[in-house]
Amino acid sequence: MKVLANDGVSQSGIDHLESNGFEVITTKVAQEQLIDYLNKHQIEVILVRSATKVRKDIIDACPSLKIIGRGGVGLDNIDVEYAKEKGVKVINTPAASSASVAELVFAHLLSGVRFLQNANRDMPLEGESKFKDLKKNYAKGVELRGKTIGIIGFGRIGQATAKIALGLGMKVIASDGYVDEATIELDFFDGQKVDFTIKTISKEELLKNSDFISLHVPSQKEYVIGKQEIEMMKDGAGIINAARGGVIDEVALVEALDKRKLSFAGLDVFESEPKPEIKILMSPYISLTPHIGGSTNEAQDRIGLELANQIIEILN
Ligand SMILES: O=C(O)[C@H](O)COP(=O)(O)O
Repeated sequence: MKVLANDGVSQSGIDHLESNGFEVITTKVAQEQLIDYLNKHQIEVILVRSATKVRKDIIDACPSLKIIGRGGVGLDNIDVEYAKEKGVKVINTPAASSASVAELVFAHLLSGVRFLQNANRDMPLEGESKFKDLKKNYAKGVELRGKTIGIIGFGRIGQATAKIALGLGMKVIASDGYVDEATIELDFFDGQKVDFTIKTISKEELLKNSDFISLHVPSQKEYVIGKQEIEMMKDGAGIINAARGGVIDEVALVEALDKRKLSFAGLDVFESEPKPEIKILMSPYISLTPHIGGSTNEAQDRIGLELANQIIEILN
């Protein structure tokens, strides 16, 4: 059986599939050539991340396709319902990358409160006075400890974010249309465990009371954070989006940053992905990464193995 991993897959996943008799092809096929390639090579399983789109046209035109595997969480690049109607199984790995995404949230958060995104770039080669100026420019950092983080979307990644926040001594509040409460288990190096139960509150209450906000919601039609929501936020708050581009209104965000209503933003995803708008790229108040929340060796290893296990189970 042939598997095309069009956006790549970990070696652990390849090894597991191959040792179970699958042929794994890791050639990157351009979107517009996919139908021809899948048919020519009689591919039964296509594995993708967020780059390759598997829409109706591919599902209709490729009768050999039995499984569409998404290495990661978001299924917005796949016509899931249509695939199901046509008897094509869609699988993903909803838990494998939670810790990695949550850690990236804190990379952005720490960058925001200590100005790393600019300080790195501004470090002078020499000149004592330039160092002094820089020290002054970046002198007003703030600690995360004791501050309140508001987590919008309290599923797996939101809860993984809460876990790190609690470890740092932050207060955690959360809102979610579907989750009433969640128990976060903190495990310590000596085997001790402490449970924290967090009850969700309304989005409005969260917006008003958070020093920092982190978004963990799927892609949706309306902005989760628009002009109105930004108005409700505390003056000087920071915001992180490692969820999906389009959940924050970027025009309203840049305006709020320029007016210093908000102090910083950390964005791993953009409305105009893969390329952020120029106003986002140029803002000194935004820390940027190119959609790499799930891109750690550990997460990708787990993803590859989990996909391989699911494929083997379904097709055997
Ligand atoms: O939905 C996801 O899992 C993340 O957005 C990761 O996307 P990626 O696999 O393209 O990095």
